[in-house]
Amino acid sequence: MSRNYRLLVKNAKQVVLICNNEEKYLIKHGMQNLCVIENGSIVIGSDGLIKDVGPAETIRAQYSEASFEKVIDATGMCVLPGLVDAHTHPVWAGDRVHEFAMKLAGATYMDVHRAGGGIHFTVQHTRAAAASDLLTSLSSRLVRMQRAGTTLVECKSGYGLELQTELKMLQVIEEARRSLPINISSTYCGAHAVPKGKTVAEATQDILQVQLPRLKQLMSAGTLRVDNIDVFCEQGVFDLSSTRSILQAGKDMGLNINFHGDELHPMNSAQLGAELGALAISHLEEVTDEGIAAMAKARTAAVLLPTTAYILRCFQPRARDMLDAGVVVALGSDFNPNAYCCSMPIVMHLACVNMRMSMPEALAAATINAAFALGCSHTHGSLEVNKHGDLLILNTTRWEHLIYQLGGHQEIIRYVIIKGNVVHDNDKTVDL
Ligand SMILES: N=CN[C@@H](CCC(=O)O)C(=O)O
Ligand SMILES: [Zn+2]
Repeated sequence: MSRNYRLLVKNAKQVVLICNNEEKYLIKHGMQNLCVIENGSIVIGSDGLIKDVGPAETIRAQYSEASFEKVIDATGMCVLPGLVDAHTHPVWAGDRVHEFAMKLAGATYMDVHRAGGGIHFTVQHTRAAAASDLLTSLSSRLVRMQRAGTTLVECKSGYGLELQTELKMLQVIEEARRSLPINISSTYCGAHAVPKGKTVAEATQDILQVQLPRLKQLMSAGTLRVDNIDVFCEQGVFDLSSTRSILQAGKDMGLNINFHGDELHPMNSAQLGAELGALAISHLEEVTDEGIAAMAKARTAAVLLPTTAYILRCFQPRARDMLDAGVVVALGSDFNPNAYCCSMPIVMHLACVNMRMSMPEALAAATINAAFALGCSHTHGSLEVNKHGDLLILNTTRWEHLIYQLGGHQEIIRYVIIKGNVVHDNDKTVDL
């Protein structure tokens, strides 16, 4: 072969494909038995897509005449797909370190929320912030996530709760999508809380009659891309019936349903999501057996967020019950001012220790299944031909070190690569 390619990563001790049969997601035993090539190489084309992956000897023979813009000798190293973070709130101003202190002293999430803190505190600061400042802080958070191995991330609005600020947040996300290499799935979350001074009914009407119609116009004009619709379905926030009408309206506009459900109280959110054809539901700490069965049947992904239960000291989601029932289990960092975590390797570690997932299950949940939860598993989440050349190269001979070494990802991740371009090289002090 005498063609030109962007990148060859050769002689890796392990290449973790995750799967190799165009699976859209993995469940049950599929999550336990990941596809791994010992002594492998991978070729990324000049379009940034994977052209070949296989045993190092085979690739060497087949590509002996080819030229590569860059060659990385990964002898003694591991190659994995880039991690996918299926749930974040990364656009905001004003941190909440003072609330962390309150929670450590015993206040619950809803105590803080009802006292006007929590989401309301962040809404006040985000409404007042300039878009340029929001973009600067978003960009540095995304670079931090990227250094920790995330190459596809879901980003929500939801700290505006009125048209102007929700649009400002979505436009900032759009700008980041255009200017940064990391892949972004954008979510409208105007129903993240009921704004002060409004009832649930009034807030729902504002979303249905003001916010969604404007969003639809901007999307049709091609000035804004939004992929998903989200609602915080919770006691004291949006009830089941308002959640239903907002999600259905979003679906009618072509958005994927991907919402917060059954987090602090059992709300039958899982059953609602399954009925509406939701792509994913997040949290699910309080999901019922019926909810789990409904999600398994509908193939609605469960996006589990181990940082929430950890920080709020509340119930862990029933990951084992969901895995045994055949639910598509995915993971997210839930990065937000309440849970300041940019690291999917830490999230996987917490999922293993606190939610009793195995390391292969956690990796499948943070790659192919998280991509499925975002409607992107045909292009992301595994190292298969024609998918994006998004990968990590680890300084270790076994991939499990990425999870095992709690907080060790900064030393372990040598390269982060997006579409065949090195976007982070740990040997250099700056990001490329
Ligand atoms: N539960 C609702 N939303 C976020 C928290 C957002 C916030 O506290 O600012 C979550 O997923 O944990
Ligand atoms: Zn959230």
